[in-house]
Amino acid sequence: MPYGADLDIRVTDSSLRDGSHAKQHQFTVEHVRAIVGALDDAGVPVIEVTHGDGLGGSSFNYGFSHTPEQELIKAAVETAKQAKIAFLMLPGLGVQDDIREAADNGGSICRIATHCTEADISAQHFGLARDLGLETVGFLMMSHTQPPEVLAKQARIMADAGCQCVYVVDSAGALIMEQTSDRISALVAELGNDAQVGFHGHENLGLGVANSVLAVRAGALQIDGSTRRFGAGAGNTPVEGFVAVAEKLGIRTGIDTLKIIDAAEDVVRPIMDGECLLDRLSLTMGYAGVYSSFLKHADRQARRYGVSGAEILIEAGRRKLVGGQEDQLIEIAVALAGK
Ligand SMILES: CC[C@H](O)CC(=O)C(=O)O
Ligand SMILES: [Mn+2]
Repeated sequence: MPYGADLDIRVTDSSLRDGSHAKQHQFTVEHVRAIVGALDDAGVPVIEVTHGDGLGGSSFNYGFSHTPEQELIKAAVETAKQAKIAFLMLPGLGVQDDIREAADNGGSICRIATHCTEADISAQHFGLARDLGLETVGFLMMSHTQPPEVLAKQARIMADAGCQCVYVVDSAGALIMEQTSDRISALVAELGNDAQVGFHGHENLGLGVANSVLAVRAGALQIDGSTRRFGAGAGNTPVEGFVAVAEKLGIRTGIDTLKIIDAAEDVVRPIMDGECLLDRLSLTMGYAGVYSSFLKHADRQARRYGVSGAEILIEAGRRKLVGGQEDQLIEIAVALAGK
C-alpha cells in the first residue's frame, strides 16, 4: 500500500542527528539553517535534529554539544517551509520534560529508541508523545543481533504503546540483504494495519541503499538516510543515492533527485569535518557488528593508548556492547596496551 496520494514511501533525513556523531556534536544554528533550508527545498519530508545520542545526550560519556539541541530544533522548525522536524530520544538518557520542550519548540515527530530487546522501556514515552499530539516512531536498535520473530514481538510492544511506525535499525551496518527484508517482513506481518514499518541503515558494509530497496520491497513505508552519508560509522544510507535509485525503480519519494544531489555537494559536504568513509574502522564495525556511534570513541582510545582501533572494535563486537557502554572501549584499549 503506498504511503499517501503522492508518495510510495517517506524518507527521513538524519544528517542533523546521526551526523552529529560524525561532527562530534558540534552543530551550530547556522549549520542547521543551511542544511534544513537545502533539504526542505529538495522536498525531503522529514528532517531529524538532535544530539547524536538523542535528547539529553550531551554529556561526558557521549560528548558535549556545541549548541543546546533545543535551540537547534527551534532553528530547524523556523527554517523548514514544508518538512516536519523529528527528534530522537533514548528513555533514561532523555527525560519526559525533554519531549515536552522539543514539542514546544515545534518538533512534531517523536522517535523513541531502545535496544532491540528492550521495547518495554518505551511505553510511557510513547504514551506521553501521543498525549502531546506528536507523531511517533520507534527504533529497535542493533536489529542484526536478533532474529525476525524476536524483533516482531518487540515491535508489537511498541505499537501497543502508541508507536505509529517501528523501525528495524541496523545500528552496526551489519545486516546483509535478505537479513534486512526478512526482518521487515516479520514486522509487517506482525503489525498489519496497526503501525507502519521503517528501516534505518548504515553503510559499514556498503549496503545502505541495497538494504533500503529490499526493505521497501518487503513493505517498509519509511526509510532513513543522511545526505552525503553524514552519519555514524561509514555513515547512513545516502539520501541522494537512495532517491536516485528509487526514482529509477519507480518508487516515489517526493524528493527532487537533482536538487538533493546538489544539496549533498554544495551544502552538506562543506559542513562535514570529512567524508564518512568506508575505511578500515567502519568496515570492521559492519563486520564485527559494532554500534556505529562507537567509531570516534574507539579511534580516540586507540590513539590515546597506542593500540589498534580495529582490535578494539573486534573485542567490542565480541562483548556485544550496546550504546551507553562507551566506557568499556577505554577498558579494552588499556587491556590491549598492557599485552
Ligand atoms: C541514539 C543512538 C544511535 O545513534 C541511534 C541510531 O541511529 C542507530 O542505532 O543507528
Ligand atoms: Mn544510526
